[in-house]
Amino acid sequence: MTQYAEVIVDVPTMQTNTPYTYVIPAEFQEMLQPGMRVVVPFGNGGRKVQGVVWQLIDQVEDATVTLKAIDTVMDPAPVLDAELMQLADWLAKTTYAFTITCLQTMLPNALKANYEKWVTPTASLPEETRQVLFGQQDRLLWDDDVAPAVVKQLMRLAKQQQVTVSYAVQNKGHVKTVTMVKPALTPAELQAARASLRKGALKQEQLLTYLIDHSKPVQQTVLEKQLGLSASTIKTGEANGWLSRSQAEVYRDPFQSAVTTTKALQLNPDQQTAVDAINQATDDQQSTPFLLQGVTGSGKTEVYLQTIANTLAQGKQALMLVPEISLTPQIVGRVRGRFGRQVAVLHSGLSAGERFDEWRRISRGEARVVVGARSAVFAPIKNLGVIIVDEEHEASYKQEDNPRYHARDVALWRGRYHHCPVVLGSATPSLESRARAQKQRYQRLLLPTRANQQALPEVSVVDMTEELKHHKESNFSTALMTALKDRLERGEQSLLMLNRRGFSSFVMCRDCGFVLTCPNCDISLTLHMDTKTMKCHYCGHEEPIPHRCPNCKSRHIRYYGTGTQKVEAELHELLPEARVIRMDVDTTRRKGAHERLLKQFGAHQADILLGTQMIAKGLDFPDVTLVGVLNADTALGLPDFRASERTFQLLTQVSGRAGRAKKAGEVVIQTYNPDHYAIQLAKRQDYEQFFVREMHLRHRGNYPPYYFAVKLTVSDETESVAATAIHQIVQQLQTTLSPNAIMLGPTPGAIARINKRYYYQLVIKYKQEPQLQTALFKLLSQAQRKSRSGLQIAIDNNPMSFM
Ligand SMILES: Nc1ncnc2c1ncn2[C@@H]1O[C@H](COP(=O)(O)OP(=O)(O)OP(=O)(O)O)[C@@H](O)[C@H]1O
Ligand SMILES: [Zn+2]
Ligand SMILES: [Zn+2]
Repeated sequence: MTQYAEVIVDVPTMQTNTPYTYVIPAEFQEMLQPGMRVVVPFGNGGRKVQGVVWQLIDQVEDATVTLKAIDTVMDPAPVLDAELMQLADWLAKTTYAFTITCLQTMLPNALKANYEKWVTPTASLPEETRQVLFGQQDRLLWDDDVAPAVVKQLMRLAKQQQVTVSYAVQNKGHVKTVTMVKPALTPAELQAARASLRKGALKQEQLLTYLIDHSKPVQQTVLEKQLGLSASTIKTGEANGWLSRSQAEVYRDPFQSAVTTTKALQLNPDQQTAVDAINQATDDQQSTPFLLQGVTGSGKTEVYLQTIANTLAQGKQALMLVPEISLTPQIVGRVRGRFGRQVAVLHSGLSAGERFDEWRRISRGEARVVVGARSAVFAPIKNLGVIIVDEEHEASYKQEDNPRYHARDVALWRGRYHHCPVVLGSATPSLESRARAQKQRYQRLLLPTRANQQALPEVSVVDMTEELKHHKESNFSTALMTALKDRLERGEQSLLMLNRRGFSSFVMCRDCGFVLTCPNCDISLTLHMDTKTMKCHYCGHEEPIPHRCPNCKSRHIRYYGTGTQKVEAELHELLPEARVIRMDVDTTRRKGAHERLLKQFGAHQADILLGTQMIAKGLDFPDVTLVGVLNADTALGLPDFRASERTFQLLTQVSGRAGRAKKAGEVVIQTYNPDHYAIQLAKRQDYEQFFVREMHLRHRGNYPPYYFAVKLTVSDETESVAATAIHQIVQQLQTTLSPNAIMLGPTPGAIARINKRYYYQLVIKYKQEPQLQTALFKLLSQAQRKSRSGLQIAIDNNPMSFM
């Protein structure tokens, strides 16, 4: 008899990765399983906290200690299965996060804070029990106040499927329901009612006739439409006892827009080789990681789709990760076009309710293909046959908050757990992945040419320093303008990208040089024309655009930096006949806006799509024959060891949008660093050469992938407290680390003050430091004890940048 449960508790101020042991009350002993959430008393006050059952145990080491008992159980069945529990453990250890944080990251929001849990009887529930439990109600709220004996009963009934449990976000009408209508009398009784109607009660007569002929429940709105009835006629019917109404749960469909059904394409030989290798691994249950390195437009998506089809044919499920899915509606459309309703989509644009619906469809095995952004890597899939990470080099796969995990690493972990292949796909793989393929840790699959044998686009580089010597300041070089005009005449389309990284619009006084900065952070405020405000991107501070300099009262204020709006304005001036769609954070804030703009562009409602990085990836428009990059190098100057890699990837990706169908493509890259190797090699679209070159530099500078890195950040409202803390950490680590470890810093953070807190950081580069993990966990728990004073510490393992 298991009598004890180890519970990971959720206590924000006193986090620990060690589970606490609780006594399982008799009524829960048969039911309780790991992965269920429970409410337990915690600390001396016996305050109620939530927790997750980690493990059931038969004995405790010290039987003399009196243990507290679990108060109540929150779930009829585990919300996390054994795999995800094991994954949380691994995640906590490798990302220096708390296990509870990892567990919570895996759950949909609907299962977190503000939700309600409702129990509904099913048809198989005996009438007697229904009466006792539900009385006149058609559902029951299951909260922490329900008596343990009843909880026990509910759990048993749920297991036998005599009741169903659903979760609802409070006040958000979470589980979507529709009203159903069905006859409450026999056809004979209804006929009698019809006979006794007063003359002229036509609507009621119609309703009765319908009820006589249809015994099955029908959705009220459908019935109203079909018979042309009003809601009040149906109400009357209910009041007369002819019919009964009930609520039925429906799934929301976040993708109402129709998708075109597609069939598998005839693969070219390179695609076939790739598909064969991956399918073989699925069939043999081999957890081989593949690096699918295929140039832009080489048909990687078709490879993914056919390996997914094979997985489904094997009776298994598939997971496909894409970067920030709401940004790539085209990809989602292609997967749904092939697999239809079997596809579940998880991304940040969904409401909590939509997301929860999809999560349940996956968990019940109703959805067999899961497509989603970063956090979809935790989808509760039971039987994985293949995992795909599209655009595996994308930085958005790394979460910048606790737990600071990389979805690619989690995907590889799950591949090992499920014994299934993981496919990392990209035209420009991350250096890490390409290096692992070099060492044979990943199997490399190559798609060296475009699927339709079309050549990669011709790229020219324009030196903007030279350009500005010859004519007045403009965002457009002569070469780019000529190319744009040419496309307009030919009725072809163009993409224009403005690189926003490491770059923002700000205002400066021409007379005294004053720059408007955030009162809370050490950073200048960004100009937003749509709201006519200056905003801080770090703390959210917002104020009106100044018309006079706050410093010298001059009216000569200059608006610096080229925002997309400014470029759009110049474009209208230079090419008044061109129809332009602008795509940036401002125009895509509303739900569905992104998809709508792309659809408009795809339908030729515009000649030019002008946007930020969000237009660089994944788009496949056949009539785009020109890509212009307005400023290739704004990110090159950043003190970031990945600056060149990011620039190369971005330029190669965006260039790849040109000439994907029958017509040849052309690319114009404007830059102030025409000779930089990242730009020159992007011009040649020579990834392999870039890899060799960049690896050499990384080797010389002791950077990843040659070295591992971990970044520590401390912050406090008092600058000296943060500074003292980081110096103490350095001293403490110096005694633990070997002389081979390299410490960068401590230095103030790249932005030294954010939201009134001062930041200091330290980066450790190392090859082998067996003591490091323990030392860092020790730092964390020390900081935990001090956290009451406000000092915070964050540890980022394998950080994306050192800034
Ligand atoms: N075997 C094939 N036969 C004919 N057309 C194909 C084949 N495979 C892919 N295509 C077509 O080639 C185009 C490019 O394919 P896809 O978008 O999958 O490339 P990709 O490798 O994902 O590119 P990117 O990395 O640039 O996003 C698509 O329009 C696709 O329909
Ligand atoms: Zn701020
Ligand atoms: Zn001034």
